[in-house]
Amino acid sequence: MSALRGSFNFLWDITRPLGQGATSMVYKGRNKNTGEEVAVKVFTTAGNMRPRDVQMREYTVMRKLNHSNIVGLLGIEDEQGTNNKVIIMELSTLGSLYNMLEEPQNSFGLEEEEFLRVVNHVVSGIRHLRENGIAHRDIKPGNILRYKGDDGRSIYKLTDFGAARELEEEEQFMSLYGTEEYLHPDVYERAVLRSPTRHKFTAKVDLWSLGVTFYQVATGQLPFKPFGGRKNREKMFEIVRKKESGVISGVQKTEGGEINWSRSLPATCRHSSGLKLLVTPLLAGLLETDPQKVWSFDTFFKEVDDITSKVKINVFCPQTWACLNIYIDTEDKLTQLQEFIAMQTEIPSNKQLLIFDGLLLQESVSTMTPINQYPKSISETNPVFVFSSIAEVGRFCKPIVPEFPRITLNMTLEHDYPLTKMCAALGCFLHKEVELYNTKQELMRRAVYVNVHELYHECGHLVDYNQHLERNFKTVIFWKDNFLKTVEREREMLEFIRDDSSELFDFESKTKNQCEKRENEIRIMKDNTKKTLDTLQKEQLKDKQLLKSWSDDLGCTKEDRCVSKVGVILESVLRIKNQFQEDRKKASLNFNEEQIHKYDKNKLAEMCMQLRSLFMDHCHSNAKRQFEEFQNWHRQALKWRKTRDDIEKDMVNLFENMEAFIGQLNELCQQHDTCVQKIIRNVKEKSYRTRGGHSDLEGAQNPPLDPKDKTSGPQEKKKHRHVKTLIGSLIQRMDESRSSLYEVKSEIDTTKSMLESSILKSILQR
Ligand SMILES: Nc1ncnc2c1ncn2[C@@H]1O[C@H](COP(=O)(O)OP(=O)(O)OP(=O)(O)O)[C@@H](O)[C@H]1O
Repeated sequence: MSALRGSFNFLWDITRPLGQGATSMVYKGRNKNTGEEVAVKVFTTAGNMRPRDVQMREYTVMRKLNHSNIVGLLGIEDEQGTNNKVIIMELSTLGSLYNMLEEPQNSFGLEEEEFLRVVNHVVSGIRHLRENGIAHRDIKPGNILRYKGDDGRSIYKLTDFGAARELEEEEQFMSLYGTEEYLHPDVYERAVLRSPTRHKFTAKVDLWSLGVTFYQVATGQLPFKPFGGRKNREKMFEIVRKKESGVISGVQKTEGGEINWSRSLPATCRHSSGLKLLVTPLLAGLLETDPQKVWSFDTFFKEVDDITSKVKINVFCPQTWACLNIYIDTEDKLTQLQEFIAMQTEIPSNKQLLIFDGLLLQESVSTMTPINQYPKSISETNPVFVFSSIAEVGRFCKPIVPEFPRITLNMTLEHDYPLTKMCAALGCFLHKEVELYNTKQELMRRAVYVNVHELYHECGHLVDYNQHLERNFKTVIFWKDNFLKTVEREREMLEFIRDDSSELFDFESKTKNQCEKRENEIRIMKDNTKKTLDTLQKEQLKDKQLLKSWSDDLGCTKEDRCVSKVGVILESVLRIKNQFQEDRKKASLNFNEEQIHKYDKNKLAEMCMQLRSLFMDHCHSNAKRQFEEFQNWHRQALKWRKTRDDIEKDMVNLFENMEAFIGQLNELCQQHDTCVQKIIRNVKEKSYRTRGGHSDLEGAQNPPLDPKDKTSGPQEKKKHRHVKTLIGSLIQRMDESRSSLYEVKSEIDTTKSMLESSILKSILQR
């Protein structure tokens, strides 16, 4: 009989099925007219024996649906020769999610990004089903197919609508469909245990199946497992029935043993703690059986939208040796980001130092920048680094690596394959772990550089502030000197025209004393600050001591090629696994095959040991040493940061003291002005009185004197003229020295505002 079968428009080859279900075989086929590759679902006798309305339902449902996350229907045709209906669908060359989970690299679940893609796509498909009032009733990884998108990323689509029917959310049904492990407890009780129950079911049973599916995609394991598996049905029912709200898995590890309940995902699930925080409540909500607490589809869609709309910010914390993925709302700001970091690192927000691209994160974003406007260059390899200002934060934890199975040499072809499969799964797990260890060790090196870079950058700021402060100080002192000179000069001048100058003398000596005292205090502060700054500048900016005290040779290096080494061993493990899969299909092995099988098994045991040793004795111990050295190094870094902060505080203090000095000088200037004005007024009055009512000062300001003035004799006139000239030049010189004082003052104001803005900016960023 030919291997080619056909319908009006399609041909298919029945020798190599793509898959097999309870009611059908699915083959790869082609459109006779266009050559397009398709999948052809051909029903087996069991499938064709189903009532006609049940058979028709699959076609009706598929015809109704049209969505990028639902396998597209290309036609329903009659098979030539048998006239049986066949369903022609979009072909998936990548298989189902079930096939994916069977691959050793996915034995502990899909990677974070892929997992989220599955959730996103499957939920979009389910939403389309709900919009069309359809319940799937057989959701499981085997019914989710994988396609390759134009951009190379996977697209997941729901398939197999053999159990699907039109059903509103609360509408009830009695018929039994589905696959044991994914059945809602009520359906399980009726379908598997065949207990007569009064329960009727609604479309919401799909939510439970989704919960089981998502748990399996995240961990590679089914959530509810009785000892002995599928056949231990009573126990399985007990587990799903007894499960409390919030519990997401229940496993019985030994015969008749206790059930291990868990409210969290297992440690072998490689997702970040950030994602686990979101996924755990989602699973708990889906796996809810209490009718009062069961979610509606709307709640479920809302919860998923909430997760999938979040932005991921990659953060690396060297002190806890953790790569964090912070999932955060797009409109959230820095404060929320810091709270999430605090939750996952136990470093309180006010103790966090966030550095990105070698500078404070706050230099790239403001506190009000929404997360979706954060630099797009933040990634796994270029994360935000978080350091704590407290030295002791985390310990280096023992890795969670499942033990390799014990390999014994007695020959059972039946058991050897699952054994190698487990070894391959663990090998893949270790491969990923070694990759992660290498990435983290590289990030530790980067952490040192970004920390130092940021510190040196900050020290550079201090050097700038210091220059401003020095300039400011000089100007203030210049002003002070000028002021004191003015005071002295004016006192001398006024002494000349006035006999009693004790008031001015007292003012001058008081001012001198106050100014000198203040100047000395500020100078000492300034010199001390400068001294510490010079040490910081010399030891760090010049000699780069902190940088030199770190060695990049710590930890696994590129030359060690750890990832490649594990990869090479893993290749051999996978080859043996494939060989054992072939051996298992044979009834028995011939002598040579048996020898090779034995040799491979020995080799497998050896390779498992090598893998473990490479990881534990090399990567793990290297990473641990590097981590410990980092902690020591970081203590040094914190010391220098403290020195920097202290200098900054001193500078702010110095700045405030200079401010106070300027204030004091202003005050003294005013006092002096008042005093001088008072004396001049007295002199004027005295002179006025002596000249019978005419002020000399007025004359000095508005020369010349009236030559026709006959009120005084020539001697008198000569004296008056002399006094007038003197007072005139005195006022002019006083004005000159004041205007130079004002120039100095305005320079002080400029430097002051420059200083204020730079110091304030730096303090605010902290
Ligand atoms: N469009 C497709 N492209 C590639 N492979 C497919 C396609 N549709 C189905 N398959 C493969 O065929 C298998 C069986 O298909 P399907 O689940 O539709 O059959 P079924 O008889 O309804 O199975 P079930 O036992 O789940 O009721 C799938 O698990 C998958 O591996």
